[in-house]
Amino acid sequence: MSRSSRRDFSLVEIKKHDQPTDLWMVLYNKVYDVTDFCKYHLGGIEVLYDCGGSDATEAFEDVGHSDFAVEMLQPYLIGQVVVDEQKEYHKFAKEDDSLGSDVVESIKFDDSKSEGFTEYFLRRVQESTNVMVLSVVALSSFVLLVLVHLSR
Ligand code: HEM
Repeated sequence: MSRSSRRDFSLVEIKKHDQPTDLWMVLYNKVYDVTDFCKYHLGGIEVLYDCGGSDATEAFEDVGHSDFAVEMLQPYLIGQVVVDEQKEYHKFAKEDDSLGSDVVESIKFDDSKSEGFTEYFLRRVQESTNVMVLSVVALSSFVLLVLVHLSR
């Protein structure tokens, strides 16, 4: 949706869009029409259906989504919650007091800091490689221990 056609929506209006064929959700006071996105969600369709028409910020944060996930959202942005009904999100207050008064939006949606697809892909490959190397080391140590034990 183009920037100019974005609108402000009341929570009552957003709530009406809670069906799989017409699914909106609120994240950090922004409204997303995720109807077409659901089938691509790596965390499954059902969790998104459960959040239809509501503020899914807390659930989204709880999963610890990557910057790539935040980037994925951008094409589905259709507007924002009307200013009077907007919330303030102080997510990092408990974990890091220095960020306590910051609104999450300013942290999560800073485009200059978000990870591109290539960085995301390389990071995921590196993470899987690390797990593989650790597994091989653990398995080799185990086999070595068994061999030492048998040779006694
Ligand atoms: C519509 C906005 C959303 C987008 C664009 C999105 C995107 C993603 C992406 C890209 C991943 C892969 C992991 C990552 O890169 O972070 C993921 C995983 C996941 N998402 Fe979402 N997500 C959204 C909303 C939600 C919501 C509202 C929930 C919970 C109610 C949720 C639950 C999960 C779960 C459980 C996983 C799997 C985590 C894992 O396997 O480690 N997602 N999502």
